[in-house]
Amino acid sequence: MVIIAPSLLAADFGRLREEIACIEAAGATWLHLDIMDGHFVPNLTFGPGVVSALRPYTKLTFDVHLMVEQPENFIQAFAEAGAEWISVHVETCPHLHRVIHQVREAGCRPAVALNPATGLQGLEWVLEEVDMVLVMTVNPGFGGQRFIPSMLRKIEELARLIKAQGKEVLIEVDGGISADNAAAVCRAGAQVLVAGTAIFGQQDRVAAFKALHYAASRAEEVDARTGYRG
Ligand SMILES: O=C(CO)[C@H](O)[C@H](O)COP(=O)(O)O
Repeated sequence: MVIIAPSLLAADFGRLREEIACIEAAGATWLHLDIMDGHFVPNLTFGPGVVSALRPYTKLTFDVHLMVEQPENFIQAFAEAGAEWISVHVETCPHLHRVIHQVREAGCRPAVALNPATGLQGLEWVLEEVDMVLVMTVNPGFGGQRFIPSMLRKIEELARLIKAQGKEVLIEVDGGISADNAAAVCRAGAQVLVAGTAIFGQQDRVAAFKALHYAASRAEEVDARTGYRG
């Protein structure tokens, strides 16, 4: 079952509660929250104060993506703010294994994120510790960028690695996801699709969410009929 996680980065920041209510009414179950520090990525967004202020107004699963240096300094604050999932970038964590455990000890489900230029090699020894791998399909920092097609092969390789290790690890993709490529990323092995511009950048958010969900689900129908999986 594919999960569409609308990315708040592309929402109207002056109407966050309404934006969230809208996508929840459309059928969303997850919300992706991009935390940027102006160092690891050249942009700033918001911190745990905003996450905690939104938490009482929705039942959506909060999927917090830390695009920050030294993420270990912020895990507890985002856990207390109401995050269910916390992703940390392998590029920011020399002690990745320890940071993953810190996320779990804070009561959240840990995920590791990879920039487009980062290979899968560093994952082998932490794969059994995480619940999800986030494959960035654009260079992180900004919404509205074009999907990098070579990431399809990375998703396929990751899906094979996870299968070979016999793990239950979700694959999430983030960046440039739209109804045009949703089926392709799902066929490659993605189960969680983050989408900002394709949902919050559209006039009719409900129709956009449903169109994306339909496009992704079509891939599953084709898989079920043909047995094809990446
Ligand atoms: O992590 C991100 C940027 O670093 C965003 O989640 C991502 O870019 C989603 O935006 P869009 O769907 O518009 O590409």
